[in-house]
Amino acid sequence: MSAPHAQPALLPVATGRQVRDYLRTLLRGRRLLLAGTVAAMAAQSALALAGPVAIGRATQAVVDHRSSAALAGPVALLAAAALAAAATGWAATVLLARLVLPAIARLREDAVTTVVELPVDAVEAGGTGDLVSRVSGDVELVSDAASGALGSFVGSALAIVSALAGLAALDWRFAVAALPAVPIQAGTLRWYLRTSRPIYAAGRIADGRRASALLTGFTALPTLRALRLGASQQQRIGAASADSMEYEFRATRAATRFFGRLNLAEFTGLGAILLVAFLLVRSGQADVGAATTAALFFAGLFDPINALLGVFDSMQQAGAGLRRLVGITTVRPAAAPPDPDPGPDPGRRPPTEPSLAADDVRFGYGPGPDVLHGVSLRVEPGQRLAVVGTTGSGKSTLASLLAGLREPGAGSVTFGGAALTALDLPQRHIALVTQETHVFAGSVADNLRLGRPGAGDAEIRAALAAVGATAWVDALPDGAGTAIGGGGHPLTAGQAQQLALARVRLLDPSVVILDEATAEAGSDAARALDHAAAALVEGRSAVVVAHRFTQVVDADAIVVLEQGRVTAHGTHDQLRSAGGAYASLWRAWSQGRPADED
Ligand SMILES: Nc1ncnc2c1ncn2[C@@H]1O[C@H](COP(=O)(O)OP(=O)(O)OP(=O)(O)O)[C@@H](O)[C@H]1O
Repeated sequence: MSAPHAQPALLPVATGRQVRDYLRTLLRGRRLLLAGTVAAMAAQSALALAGPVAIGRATQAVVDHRSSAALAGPVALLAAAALAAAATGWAATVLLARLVLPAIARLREDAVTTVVELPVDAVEAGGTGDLVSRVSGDVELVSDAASGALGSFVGSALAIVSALAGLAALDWRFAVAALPAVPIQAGTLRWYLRTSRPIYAAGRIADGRRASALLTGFTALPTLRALRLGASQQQRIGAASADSMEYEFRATRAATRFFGRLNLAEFTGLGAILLVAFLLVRSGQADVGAATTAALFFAGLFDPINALLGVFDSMQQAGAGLRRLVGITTVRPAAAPPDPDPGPDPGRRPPTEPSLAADDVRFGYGPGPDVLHGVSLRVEPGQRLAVVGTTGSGKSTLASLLAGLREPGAGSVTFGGAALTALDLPQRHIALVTQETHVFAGSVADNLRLGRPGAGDAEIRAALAAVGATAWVDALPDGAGTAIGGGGHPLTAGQAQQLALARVRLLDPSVVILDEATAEAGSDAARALDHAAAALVEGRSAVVVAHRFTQVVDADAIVVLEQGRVTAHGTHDQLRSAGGAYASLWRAWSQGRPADED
């Protein structure tokens, strides 16, 4: 057994009540469909009783030595019941699909929408693997159960009720004879639920941890290799896998014992029914036909009981999955299933005065120490604010808070007076460009249209021209139609940055935050990107985080960040003549800069 590893605080799991509330919202306005589905399934179960009744009557006819004409009635009953059962079965399947499939689609949409809107901190705290296992594995579990096991579960439950009612209708003593099986079945079920529920819930959590460990292994591969840490990560993955496997073994062991105990219940119940039937027939209180029907009714319970309890596995796993999925939506209550008519909500109105402000903002990553200690600043409409500071002073952290990607631990970030967290989709107003630009699989134009879906060719060309990318895009095999990203035509870091800037230009936010967007590039490319960034910033409010002073000197205002605190604020000339950290940074940069840099 390996040493225990610190485990991330996973995303929350919803309570039973939260899941019920969510399901109620999903089924809102579909009550009639629900009732119709249950009615069709109940009719199908009742019709299944016709088989044992017809066989009982046929048996009695043989016992009574009646002519073969006496079989006509039971045969007609069988045929009519089979036709009616087929019709109700078809109706039940169609209605169930109409009820369940849109609900599953909505669940998937809600899960994805919520995930897209989750604060970065919540995702980081829980581990990306946990999130991936929820939106893939758990969604699959719930979808599969809803489209398969759920129908089987409800159908079997109704079949059991019908068979028990049929037994009682034949002779109450048959129903009484079946009773000894019930406590064994009930006890078995209770034991199974008590034993397996925590196993499944813990098993899904262990799956999430395994996915987290695997994902960390993949994403951190270069670092792990560079530091020769592969073996310890492998050990971590091995421990997580062993944990997850152990839960599978425990679940299988519980299921095997469960079915063994059920066989005992079947043996006991059928034995008692046959004994009662024998006594009733011998004393002339029941005929052989009724006894046959009773035995068949009881034997007819085996399949639905096994099916019901068999799908309990999937239903329980789906229940655990559903609680984890609904749990995601509880991270940010505003992202819960939206009300069809939310009505006016003063807290979520778009801001009237678009100035971006941080007020006494404190922030730390997870349980670690604060990296921002009471930062306050204000970006007036149309103003360009530059943020400078040494490595690790908190510039990128501040940028992500100003963009609404992270939430301050204390203090507030507001846009037009409204807290960013209360705004609906702040990205429409505020866009962040970092040096980590992702090239999406698709054409150059597709990559740009993410900023403005439906943008025409002329708009795409204008955006490319504005960031100085026309020449190299035209030189690609299919121009803006060339496939890039995910195995497509390779791009340099500078080209990917240019596309990111062009995309944001199409998005046309009121505030743009540039976080060292040009730092990665070589000197020629850096100059091109500086121009592209300047074009993007033109006419809107901007926060520019940069080490390159070409982006700083003509800013309207500059803040200097040192160890998470704003230590100076002013224009380039003011800060330069004031000495201090800014003057040293300026001196260091101007002495080291290339001769042709302006
Ligand atoms: N995801 C993270 N988890 C934990 N700590 C982090 C994380 N990102 C940054 N930090 C820490 O927060 C502090 C501020 O980092 P930040 O990246 O904001 O500084 P920066 O001024 O942008 O640095 P640089 O110029 O090198 O990009 C540093 O001590 C850094 O180690």
